[in-house]
Amino acid sequence: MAATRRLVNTVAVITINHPPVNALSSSVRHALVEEFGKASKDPTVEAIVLNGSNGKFSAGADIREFGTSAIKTVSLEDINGTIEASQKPVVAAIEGIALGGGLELALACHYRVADIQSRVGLPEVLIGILPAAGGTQRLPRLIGIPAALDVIVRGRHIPATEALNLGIVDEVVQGSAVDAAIQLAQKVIGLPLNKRRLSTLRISSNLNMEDFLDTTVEKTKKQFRGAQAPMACIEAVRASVLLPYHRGVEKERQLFLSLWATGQPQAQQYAFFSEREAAKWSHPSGARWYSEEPKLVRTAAVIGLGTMGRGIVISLSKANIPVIAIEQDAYQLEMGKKAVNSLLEREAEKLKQQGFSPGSKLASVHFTLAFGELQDVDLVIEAVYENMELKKEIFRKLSSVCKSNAFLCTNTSGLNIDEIASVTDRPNQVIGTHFFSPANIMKLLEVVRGQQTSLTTIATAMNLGKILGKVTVLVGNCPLFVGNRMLGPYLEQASYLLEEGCYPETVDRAMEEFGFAMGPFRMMDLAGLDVGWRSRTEKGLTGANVPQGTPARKRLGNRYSPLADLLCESGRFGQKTGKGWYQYEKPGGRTARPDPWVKDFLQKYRKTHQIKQQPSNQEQIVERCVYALANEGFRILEDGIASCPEDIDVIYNNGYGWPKYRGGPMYYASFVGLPKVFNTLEKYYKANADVPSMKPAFLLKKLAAVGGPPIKEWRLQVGKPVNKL
Ligand SMILES: CC(C)(COP(=O)(O)OP(=O)(O)OC[C@H]1O[C@@H](n2cnc3c(N)ncnc32)[C@H](O)[C@@H]1OP(=O)(O)O)[C@@H](O)C(=O)NCCC(=O)NCCSC(=O)CC(=O)CCCCCCCCCCCCC(=O)O
Ligand SMILES: NC(=O)C1=CN([C@@H]2O[C@H](COP(=O)(O)OP(=O)(O)OC[C@H]3O[C@@H](n4cnc5c(N)ncnc54)[C@H](O)[C@@H]3O)[C@@H](O)[C@H]2O)C=CC1
Repeated sequence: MAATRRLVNTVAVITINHPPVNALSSSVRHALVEEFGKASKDPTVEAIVLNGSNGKFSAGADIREFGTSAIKTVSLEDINGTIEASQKPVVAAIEGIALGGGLELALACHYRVADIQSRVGLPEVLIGILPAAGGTQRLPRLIGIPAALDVIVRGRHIPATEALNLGIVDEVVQGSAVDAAIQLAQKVIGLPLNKRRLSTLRISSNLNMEDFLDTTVEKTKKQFRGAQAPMACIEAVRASVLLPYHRGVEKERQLFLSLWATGQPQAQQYAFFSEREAAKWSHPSGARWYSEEPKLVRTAAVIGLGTMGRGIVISLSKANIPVIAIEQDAYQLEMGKKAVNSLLEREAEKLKQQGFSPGSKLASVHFTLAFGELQDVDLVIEAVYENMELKKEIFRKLSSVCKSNAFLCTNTSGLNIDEIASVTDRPNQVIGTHFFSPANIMKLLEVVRGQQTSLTTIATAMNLGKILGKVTVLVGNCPLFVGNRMLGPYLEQASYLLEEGCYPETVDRAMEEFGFAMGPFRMMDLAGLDVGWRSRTEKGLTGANVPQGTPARKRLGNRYSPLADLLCESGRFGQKTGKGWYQYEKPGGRTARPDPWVKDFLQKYRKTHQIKQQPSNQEQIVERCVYALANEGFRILEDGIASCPEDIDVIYNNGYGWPKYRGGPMYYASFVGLPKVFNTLEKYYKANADVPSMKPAFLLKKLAAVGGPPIKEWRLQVGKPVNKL
């Protein structure tokens, strides 16, 4: 039964019953109509309580119904209208979650009681749409325009106590929200309901409202570059100020349909389900997520408290896992300790504001120099410098001090997991846990399995990712894994574009207008140009080990751009030195300004090497960079390093600032059309045979040859994720 009804004295309790999250599917909506109809007509019923089964009110509309005929059957907004118009008081008992259509349903009720652990929100914007069951019209009438805009445009989940302060709910309780709702319902029987019907309220507007909305539009445009849903949300809220309720609802629906026509909701909903699919990992042996039990991680250690280690410690502490944090000397330990403690204080403050005692949520962190103290930890994450010899030294030590069943993880951004594992007494318990910077904020965790990594180790690392609140993707072991490996050809193209006449700001602008959070040159400046330089020097691509007589712009017969090396040789390492592809206000500064030095340097470079200037336009810049990225994604699939294109997209959406409304590089390639991507790459490669990264991948060629089937069908061509490298 999609909804059930029981009677408690004179209160009918209607319960939505659609596991796992009580999404408001067509069958639920039909059942709600039926149960409300019966309760309204039943003379023994004087009030109604609405709740959800299994401690969850509702996660909103059933997202899988969008794009199908099911969404067009009985409308949620009509149900909301019926509930609001009811002559009998209706109280929503919110447990767990009331999100999207779930909260819209609750807003149609006359009262709302929430349990203290619950969260409410209108997160539709995160899946490319807007609340379209009256939410953009009722919420502003309840809490005012600025607060409603904040809730709707950001789509965040609001803890119950904050919802109470905002006025979204009427009561927050520690015990059963259903019991409290029944009590409230009994108390309000017979009281007038007019003021409780949100659609009838007037928005207290002042003369500046239009200005305020216009300013919000400008701010939002900048913040959510290219995303249509946040803008539509603002326009719907504007309608709540300008129009009577019913016309506002019409506008809401129109905006929904226009959004749908942009294709962005489909991309974002693909991204939503791909994230959930990524958790359902598979292994070449045939094992899957449900066949392996993860081990419990009760305590953990982090080695190295630099940029990454600090964030990893915070993530563990926030997940209530006590941490031992280790550094190499007293000075580094003190620096790390100060940084971690200051981040922990910020977290504690946030928790206090949400009404929690920080002690109940943040686990302790113990700082030490002594590896001997690691003998009892369940799992260690190493985050020392990116140097194979140092990592091996650390893993040898860990192998000798940690208990035999402890898991040993490395945060390397691309070194060989098997080589690191080989120095330990337990290569089966070694795994890559590649966090992204800042590790306490970024959602992505790339889990890298080695040849010998056991299924239990994989299950434990994947489960740890979930506990830390990360979007976790399992990948195979190859140089740079998935995300960073794909960056190679992308950055290579960005560099060639400069050689051919573009400037860093032109390329960055094109990529940022495409939707990337940051263009390639701003990204390199942020990460530090020295990191790549060191790696290229170690590989003999630059520096003293380059064989005599090697042409400046060739390596091993292929095209090579030495631009980044030349910058580093001038001491320009990016933000950290105040100079890189851009200039900054000071070392460590964040505001990138085009640098006349770079312009002059590029002009001289082009002259020296007699490079014909043919600056690409925005479309060409995007095509070259993005197709190069996707092409490497196809190779990664061929090599068995990623299990499916969806995993690659999840990595790019959550770790590399790819615009979610474009689904991810593989989804985008599919959206553009694989034959087009193939032909463009083929044409480029034919003209530039010394750029092998642009040679269309075999898998792309194969899929393009059959017309570019939908992304769901690529798996058939890809096969099992067996590492073929
Ligand atoms: C709820 C969560 C916070 C739970 O998180 P967690 O516990 O971590 O579990 P998950 O793994 O995330 O989820 C478990 C399981 O549930 C699935 N799921 C979750 N939410 C939904 C959902 N809303 N619908 C369907 N399925 C859902 C999830 O995929 C998992 O299953 P699995 O994939 O099989 O493993 C978290 O899940 C979460 O945040 N969920 C999303 C919440 C959300 O975004 N809610 C908003 C939904 S949209 C909405 O409510 C819209 C409305 O406001 C009303 C719409 C009315 C529209 C009417 C317009 C009419 C126009 C018609 C024309 C349409 C165009 C056309 O078709 O042509
Ligand atoms: N910085 C980034 O954006 C990312 C880095 N990584 C990887 O994470 C790892 C760490 O990188 P960062 O934090 O950036 O480096 P970092 O240079 O900021 O920090 C490294 C820390 O390790 C400590 N350390 C060195 N030797 C040690 C030893 N013997 N014992 C204990 N501590 C020791 C150092 O004192 C330093 O504090 C590297 O493998 C890197 O490739 C991964 C993802 C992103």
